[in-house]
Amino acid sequence: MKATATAIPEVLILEPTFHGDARGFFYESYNQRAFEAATGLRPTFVQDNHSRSLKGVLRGLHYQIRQPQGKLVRVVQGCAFDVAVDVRKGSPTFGRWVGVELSEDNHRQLWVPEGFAHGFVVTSESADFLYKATDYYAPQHERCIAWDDPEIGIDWPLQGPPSLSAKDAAGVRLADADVFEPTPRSL
Ligand SMILES: Cc1cn([C@H]2C[C@H](O)[C@@H](COP(=O)(O)OP(=O)(O)O[C@H]3O[C@@H](C)C(=O)[C@@H](O)[C@H]3O)O2)c(=O)[nH]c1=O
Repeated sequence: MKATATAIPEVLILEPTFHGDARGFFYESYNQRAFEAATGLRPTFVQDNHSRSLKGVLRGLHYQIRQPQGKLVRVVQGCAFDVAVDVRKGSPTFGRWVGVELSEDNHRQLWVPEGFAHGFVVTSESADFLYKATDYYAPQHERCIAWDDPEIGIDWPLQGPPSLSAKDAAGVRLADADVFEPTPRSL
């Protein structure tokens, strides 16, 4: 497994060792020891999620102000543009975003740490997302930032207006949002 830092150093791209042969392929989609060796991190994952979305569906930008979730995200069918936004109060990269293409072909995973808002848009006919999370879903603590907040300025690869849930259509600007307050030593 190879880890590569993005423009926000805590957000990492993970590339598992891929074994293709005449039968098809095999790879370890998660190996705690390899993840720790590549990243220096040892998250405890308590929830696995699977979502399917059609082309042009945009989900996000979501985070939990308490019970923050670190997420290890990948696409096993299709292709999507996956985004992490730093919403950690006091962070030197507060309000900045990174975006990475995740697809069934590149087998990339994105590590979205606690204190980051997460979202994606599907660029293929449909996409299946699988992701692991370090804490449980807690809707009372969930917040949603507008995908098109001009102060964040995410350059989404969209060909028209995205399909949004009612919750995501009502997302607020980061300037008006409750942000994540990290403990002093976690920044
Ligand atoms: C996120 C989540 C939703 N649900 C339920 C609530 C609701 O009835 C239904 C759909 O929920 P949502 O519309 O919030 O699903 P969705 O918009 O896919 O939410 C997800 O978006 C991406 C970007 C993330 O980063 C995830 O952590 C999560 O917030 O599933 C759970 O039971 N457990 C969960 O962990």
